[in-house]
Amino acid sequence: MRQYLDLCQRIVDDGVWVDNKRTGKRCLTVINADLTYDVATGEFPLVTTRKSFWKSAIAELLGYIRGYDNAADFRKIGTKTWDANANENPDWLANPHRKGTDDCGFIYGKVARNFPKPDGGSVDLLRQIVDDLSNGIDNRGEIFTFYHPGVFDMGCLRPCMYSHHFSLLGDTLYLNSTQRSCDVPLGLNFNMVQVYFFLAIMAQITGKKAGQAYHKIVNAHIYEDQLELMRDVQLKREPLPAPRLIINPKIKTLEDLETWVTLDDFAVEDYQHHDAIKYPFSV
Ligand SMILES: Nc1nc(=O)c2c([nH]1)NC[C@@H]1CN(c3ccc(C(=O)N[C@@H](CCC(=O)O)C(=O)O)cc3)CN21
Ligand SMILES: O=c1ccn([C@H]2C[C@H](O)[C@@H](COP(=O)(O)O)O2)c(=O)[nH]1
Repeated sequence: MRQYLDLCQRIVDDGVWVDNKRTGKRCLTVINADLTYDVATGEFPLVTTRKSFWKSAIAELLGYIRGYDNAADFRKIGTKTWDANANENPDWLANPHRKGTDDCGFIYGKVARNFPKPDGGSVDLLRQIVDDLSNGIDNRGEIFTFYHPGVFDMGCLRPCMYSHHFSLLGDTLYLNSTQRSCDVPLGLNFNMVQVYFFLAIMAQITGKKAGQAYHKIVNAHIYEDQLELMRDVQLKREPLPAPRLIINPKIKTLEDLETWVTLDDFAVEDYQHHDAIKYPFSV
């Protein structure tokens, strides 16, 4: 939690104003931040200086694991986070690749679970990684990547957290996640939960111990209409002790995640937090 608040404070103190064309807003921006989550000791990086909607974050990652490309599917598993990008971005609404209401096109898991090959066909990156890790193999390239510039014009948004690289040392699993662009008041609340959760659940389904997750952020920003709430409200609050994430131990395979798992299979224990803050969202 401290590392999150330190990054917020650093943006407020040292950030540089950058114009953003798509949203028409300015962002106070810093370049490069490195966050670490100790999944081994179970210190869940949930923001406590406001209420964080962690279930939405897990639902979003579950949707990426399943390869979803439709905001209605994301809503069904418990998150509305793709509604605005699927249905309110004028460029995407005018894009001939959009298949209709709620279509997100080629985003995240839709790309990575069907990664197109130049000679036709596709590769399921996650299936390969789960199989390797389950067999104790780390080929030094166990990379679940959503980044495919060839399909950027066929989706409503380029991936932000675009790469998850898993590594094994003995029977301990590590994760390095990379994010190119980060809305620190809104998106990062979710992204920290997702990086922690991804390592915890991958360790569980591959039969490994979870180690540390390392989260690299390149462009970290606060939109101009979020700054006052961050500087004058959230940063004035004292952080509270970290809660714990509980995952149903019956989840044992990738197929379990793809088929029967719901948000009822996850719980957060001892979540103490300050009041919710409603930050403006930019499409
Ligand atoms: N500008 C922007 N920021 C983002 O963080 C973001 C995007 N766009 N587009 C794609 C996804 C969608 N994400 C989102 C979308 C909405 C919330 C949001 O409204 N969060 C509220 C309420 C959450 C809830 O009720 O479930 C929050 O207070 O955290 C957060 C992340 C993260 N990503
Ligand atoms: O997981 C996510 C997804 C998105 N974001 C934020 C980062 C930016 O503010 C926007 C995306 O805009 P780009 O112009 O494509 O960079 O969404 C996030 O923080 N986390």
